[in-house]
Amino acid sequence: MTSKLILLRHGESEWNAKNLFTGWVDVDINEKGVEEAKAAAKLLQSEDLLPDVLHTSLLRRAIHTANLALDGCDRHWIPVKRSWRLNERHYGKLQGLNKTEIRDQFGEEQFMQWRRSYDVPPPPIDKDNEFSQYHDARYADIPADERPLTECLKDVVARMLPYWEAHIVPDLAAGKTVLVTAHGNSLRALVKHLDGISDDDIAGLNIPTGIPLYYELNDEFKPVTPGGRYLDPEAAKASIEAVKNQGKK
Ligand SMILES: O=C(O)[C@H](O)COP(=O)(O)O
Repeated sequence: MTSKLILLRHGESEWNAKNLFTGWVDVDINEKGVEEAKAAAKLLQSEDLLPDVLHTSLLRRAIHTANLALDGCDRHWIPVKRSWRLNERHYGKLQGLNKTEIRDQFGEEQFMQWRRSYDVPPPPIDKDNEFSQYHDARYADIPADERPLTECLKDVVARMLPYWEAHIVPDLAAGKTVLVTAHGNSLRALVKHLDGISDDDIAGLNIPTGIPLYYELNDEFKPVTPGGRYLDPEAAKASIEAVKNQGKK
């Protein structure tokens, strides 16, 4: 038996367009992101990949994208489960700062180490910084000493996988088509797990905004086709290149 998993990064956000590190800052998608989400609905409809259940993060750019994508293929009524464990990676002190300015200030090597290394997090954000979520009510259930103030991708894998095993895999095992609408780095963490990508090689993987990535999974919930398949490969290729080059002048 195989199962159907669709991964969808939120459409372009207001801060993606401004080239700002976002992380857990709760910005919305912009007009382009809205159009990307509506286009994702058409792609799902055209391939008859109609989700039976939705999993999202606690951030509005993912929630808004999911609502538009599902509304556009008349699946707005399906059950939804939300978790901080699908949130974007927490970018620590870099949240709210300009990617190009950070690259200029600290140099290419440090910029890329903070952005794409597996196990080196940016400096932690101060709990009372305007771009900190430490006191945000939606994270009240996370024990205070476990509430992230910064994360590396290794941290994201560690907090995302328990959710994958406990909440997403059971839906797949029940034969449901699952839509996971999340973020560039929480999806990089999940793709790393699915495709068995090494800690070094994951640095070269980037996820485009708003383009569904479809995986057919075997009965061990591993991809039948490594890497899955973007429902709009050409658009995905262009968007991936743009994500890769963020911060460059
Ligand atoms: O949180 C952010 O800044 C972006 O959504 C992801 O940024 P990155 O592609 O630079 O990790």
